[in-house]
Amino acid sequence: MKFSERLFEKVNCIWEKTHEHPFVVGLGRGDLPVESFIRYMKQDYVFLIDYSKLFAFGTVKARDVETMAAFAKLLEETLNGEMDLHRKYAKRFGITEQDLEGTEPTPINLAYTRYMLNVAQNGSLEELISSLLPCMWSYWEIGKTLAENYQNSSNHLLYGDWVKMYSSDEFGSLAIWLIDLLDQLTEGKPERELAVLEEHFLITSRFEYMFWDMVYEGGDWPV
Ligand SMILES: Cc1ncc(CN)c(N)n1
Repeated sequence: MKFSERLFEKVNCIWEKTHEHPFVVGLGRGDLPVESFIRYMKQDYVFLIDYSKLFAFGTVKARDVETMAAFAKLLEETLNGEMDLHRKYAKRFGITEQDLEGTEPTPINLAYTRYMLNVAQNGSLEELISSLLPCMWSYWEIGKTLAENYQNSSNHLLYGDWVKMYSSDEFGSLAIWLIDLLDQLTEGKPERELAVLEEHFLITSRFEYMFWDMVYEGGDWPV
């Protein structure tokens, strides 16, 4: 069994729960309240600022030029492709780029990005990939599922660009590249090391679920 298959099995129940989350279902049906989407978009924008730095760490930790270039491409795609989706939505809703960038991250958002940045600074390349992978892989799964389940939804249009981006072959190919790289890097590794990677993958999969919950419920600093 490939290591990525083992990881998928480990978190499948969490990811299944994500597919049923009312925020995600609302995105697909198109009936998610706009205020919830705006809260998500602002939180996600500052999330992605930190997330993109993980790819810069990937370039630093890569062991060959080809892998360095691939991480540099992921950094570029995040800053100028994925975050452009947020900027376009923000414009539609009359939110400026300064507002987006100045968003104060909620406790869950901060805990999630700090967790990954800590791994990026102190862990191996394998640990870095294991901790950032649920972010890309689970979004691709969500995108594909929504595109399939709600293709005929008449209300879908408002969030259609979101679904289109995360279900796209371009986004999927980036996720597949990372999955394959992790499979290559973990071949023949001892169980003791694999268990550490699995733990990162599990923790950040849980954070992914908590992020959806946070933007749906509006979890913010209590004082
Ligand atoms: C919280 C979160 N997780 C994942 C993704 C997809 N890169 C995202 N935009 N935001």
